[in-house]
Amino acid sequence: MRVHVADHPLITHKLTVLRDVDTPSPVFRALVEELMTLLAYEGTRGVRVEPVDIVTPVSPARGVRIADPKPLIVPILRAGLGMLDGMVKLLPTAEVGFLGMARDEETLQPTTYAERLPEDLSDRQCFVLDPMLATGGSLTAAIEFLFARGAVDVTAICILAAPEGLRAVEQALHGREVTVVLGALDERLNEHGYIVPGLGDAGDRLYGTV
Ligand SMILES: O=P(O)(O)OC[C@H]1O[C@H](OP(=O)(O)OP(=O)(O)O)[C@H](O)[C@@H]1O
Ligand SMILES: O=c1cc[nH]c(=O)[nH]1
Ligand SMILES: [Mg+2]
Repeated sequence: MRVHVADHPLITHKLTVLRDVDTPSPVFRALVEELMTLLAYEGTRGVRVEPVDIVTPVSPARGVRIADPKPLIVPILRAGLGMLDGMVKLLPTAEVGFLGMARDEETLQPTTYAERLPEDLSDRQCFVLDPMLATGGSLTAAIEFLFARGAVDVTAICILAAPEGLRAVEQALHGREVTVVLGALDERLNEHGYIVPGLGDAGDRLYGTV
């Protein structure tokens, strides 16, 4: 598993406001989208491109364009939905699939309650979006879902992760290659499975408690 922690003062600045308990929901949403554009830049370093010939006003030139089949972006509902617009801004031709997952707050086990993904992912570059990688259960389940559909090229983009969760995802992968891009790697999990210092419940802060 390749792990890349984005190291940029703008990301750290925006993360600091995001973490603040006094940051209201509208500001929180806007910050998640802004952070996502910065993390998408890091996360798409390996995006597949193909050569293309164009003509500038001065001369012919060779460039690149995003290769077919287009990348697939997979936000994990709910909280991952807050990251989608920021990602689509950088990859406007990408397709979007959805995975709905909820973690039981007692057992910390995830259940999948919704899925809308292509049947065959064997030739698709997949970008999974979830702001929080806590115990790693949800991300592991999401990656397993994509692997079961044939995916071999998976990048996960998370705003925060706990070291315990990263280790758990890596163990569950059994050597299969996945890239994880993070805004920050936090200290630990607390006894309730929350990331410390973290930012609280990302879904609730984005959309309110349901
Ligand atoms: O690493 P884990 O221990 O599995 O925890 C992380 C998961 O918890 C949160 O979702 P939640 O289940 O709260 O759903 P929500 O997005 O609807 O709030 C978060 O968005 C991740 O999906
Ligand atoms: O800290 C955490 C852990 C899981 N889910 C969240 O939204 N926050
Ligand atoms: Mg939640």
